[in-house]
Amino acid sequence: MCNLIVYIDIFIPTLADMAGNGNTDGEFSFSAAAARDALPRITTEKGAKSTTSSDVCHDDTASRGNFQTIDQLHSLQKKRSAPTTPLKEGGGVVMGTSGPTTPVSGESMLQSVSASLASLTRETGPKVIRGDPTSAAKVAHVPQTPTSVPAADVSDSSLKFTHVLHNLSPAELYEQAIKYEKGSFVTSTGALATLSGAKTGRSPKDKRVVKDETTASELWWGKGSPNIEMDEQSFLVNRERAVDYLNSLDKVFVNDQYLNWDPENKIKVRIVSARAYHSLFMHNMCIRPTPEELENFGTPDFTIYNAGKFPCNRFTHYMTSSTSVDINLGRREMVILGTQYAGEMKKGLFGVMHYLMPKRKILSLHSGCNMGKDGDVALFFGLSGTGKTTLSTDHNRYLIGDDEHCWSESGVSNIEGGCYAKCIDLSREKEPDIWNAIKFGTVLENVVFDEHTREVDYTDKSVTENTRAAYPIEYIPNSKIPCVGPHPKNVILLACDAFGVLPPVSKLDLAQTMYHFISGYTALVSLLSSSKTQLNKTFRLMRNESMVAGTEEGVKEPRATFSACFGAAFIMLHPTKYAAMLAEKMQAQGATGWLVNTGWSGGSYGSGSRIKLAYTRKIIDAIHSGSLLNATYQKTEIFGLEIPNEVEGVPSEILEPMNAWEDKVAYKDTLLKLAGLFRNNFETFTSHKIGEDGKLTEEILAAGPNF
Ligand SMILES: Nc1ncnc2c1ncn2[C@@H]1O[C@H](COP(=O)(O)OP(=O)(O)OP(=O)(O)O)[C@@H](O)[C@H]1O
Ligand SMILES: O=C([O-])CC(=O)C(=O)O
Ligand SMILES: [Ca+2]
Ligand SMILES: [Mn+2]
Repeated sequence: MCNLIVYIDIFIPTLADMAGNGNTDGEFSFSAAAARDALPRITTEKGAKSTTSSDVCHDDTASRGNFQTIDQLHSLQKKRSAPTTPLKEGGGVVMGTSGPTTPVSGESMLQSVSASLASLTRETGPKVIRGDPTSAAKVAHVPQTPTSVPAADVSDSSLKFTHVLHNLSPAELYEQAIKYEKGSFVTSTGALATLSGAKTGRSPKDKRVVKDETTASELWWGKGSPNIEMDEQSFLVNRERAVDYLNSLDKVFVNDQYLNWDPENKIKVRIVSARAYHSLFMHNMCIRPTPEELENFGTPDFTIYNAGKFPCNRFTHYMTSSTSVDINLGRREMVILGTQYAGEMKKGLFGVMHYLMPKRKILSLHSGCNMGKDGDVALFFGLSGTGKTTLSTDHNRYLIGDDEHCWSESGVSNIEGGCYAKCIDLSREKEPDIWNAIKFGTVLENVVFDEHTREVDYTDKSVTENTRAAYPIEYIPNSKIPCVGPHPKNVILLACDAFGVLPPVSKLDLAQTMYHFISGYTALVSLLSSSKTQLNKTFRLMRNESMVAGTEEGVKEPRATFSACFGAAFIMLHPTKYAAMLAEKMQAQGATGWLVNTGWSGGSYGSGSRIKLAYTRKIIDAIHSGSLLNATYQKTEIFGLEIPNEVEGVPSEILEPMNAWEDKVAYKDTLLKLAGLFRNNFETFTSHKIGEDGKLTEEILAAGPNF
């Protein structure tokens, strides 16, 4: 065990230095990353075709279980065991005596971390030291060097040590979590169950982006934009709050990792956080460097300060709650206050990629991606819960990634090194690969398990409906490492249409693909009524004064969501910029667009039923194999969608939605209602030109519903 102490002279940037940080000439660029020798170059398949898919994301924060206090939240997590459970209190886990080690990166890493944590307002930052504070007893014996002599106006914080737990292994992070973070448990399959706290989904209303001279003109601001402005000064206030909080702790976790498997466009990220849960989550979700890469990591391109356990100050300008997720592109930094939901880090970095990649003529996509044995690549776009992860994880195909990709001149690359699967109602039969990925190393968020056997009940939404599993991509047996592939042949737009009027599958022309990509439609409903037993169980748990009789069953209406580019929450530029790039790439590669409804059939939510996953998989198979391209088609009224007369393994009655509805009048009314919602939503885009000549704009407008 090494008890090295390093005293570091910390460079304190002045405001003048800061002004010059990355933003002087109005150009934002990250240093060119060194190529990863180990990675083969992306090969381009000439003349390959691709289709568009869509992915819809939405805010999960509303779907919160019934808890008012931390203790209530904790009591939800562990279910009472079956009566055979031994009644043993406090039979906790015995911790190993040795603290975590830091295998690589010595003094230069510590210097770099110290610089990251340096205070911007005081004379100095913390002294950093590697390893767990439990080994600090020995540290105290190390003689002080002259550099540690306090200056006259030194503050207490500059006298203390902050222990740095740098790139710990999953096993070490498990131990840290179980020992110090309430609500951390090992499940029966070896996953780490954690609680994300009061927030169980992202908080898009609390997202802020620094508006400076550069970003004012470059980014999309105003109505419909996810970028809510803040000024540099308020960012610095929040940054200092986060850094001071982190420095006040005995220890911080630091992850140094990569984004983007394309060796020419990879980004180095550093995540400083207070929780082992956050460190393990990012270990799984970002690309993990090899020990050699870590040794030569150098200065990160982007840094996250996750002080989510600590709130922001509402007296700070631009703050409207105690939660704030702040992105400063000029400083290449992100600050998180007041939410511990780990998805903020994942999706915050995705936003940064949506800014950086288009500058390099690379399209960033909220999509899943997989590849067949013959090298045919498919993209799956869609908002949250529409099936990106479920359908890109396919036993017969190579998984390139489940959520975030780049499409460059050379092909596609995954931005991440892991997957983030929804696990509500997860079943071994329907989603075997995801089921099997929930093992040692996987972070399981907000699930409920048996207090004795530690078996997870995936149907239980007592904490939240947004239960999640975060695992390294190699936990999926047929993942493609490195996660890159040739140009897409099929672009599949997924919509979970709870109105039940969109066909299970339709073939799109380029203008229609663009229309639906820009619209980014889905309609979800609460999964509450998916099973009657579950409903009763949940309501028993939720029964309190706010529970009104009659709200219990079937009254939930489907709600349409339109999210431009199937990811409006993450885009930085105007949606038409991404759409133009997609159109150009699809055209150049001859990719085919498809619209797949993974939602309701035979009626809206309440009367119809969700299309069986097995049928959707057959549809997707037929797209991949090319057989669907050769089917015979007919055009639907209003939306003008080309629907096939036959798909192998799918009952033909459901292919034309009207046939599946008993009440044809209700069908027509619902169809018109949805068409109206599409039209209203698209109005904001009618004044925007797409592409050079704007000719495509006319075609795209004409590709919407006609009534
Ligand atoms: N016909 C169907 N097609 C796809 N998914 C279905 C279908 N029927 C039910 N499901 C369920 O819908 C959910 C789809 O969620 P999934 O995790 O794939 O969403 P996602 O698009 O990856 O969202 P996010 O961006 O939030 O990660 C899964 O729980 C899946 O089991
Ligand atoms: O970010 C999240 O919490 C979940 C997600 O993948 C999405 O919403 O697209
Ligand atoms: Ca997903
Ligand atoms: Mn997503």
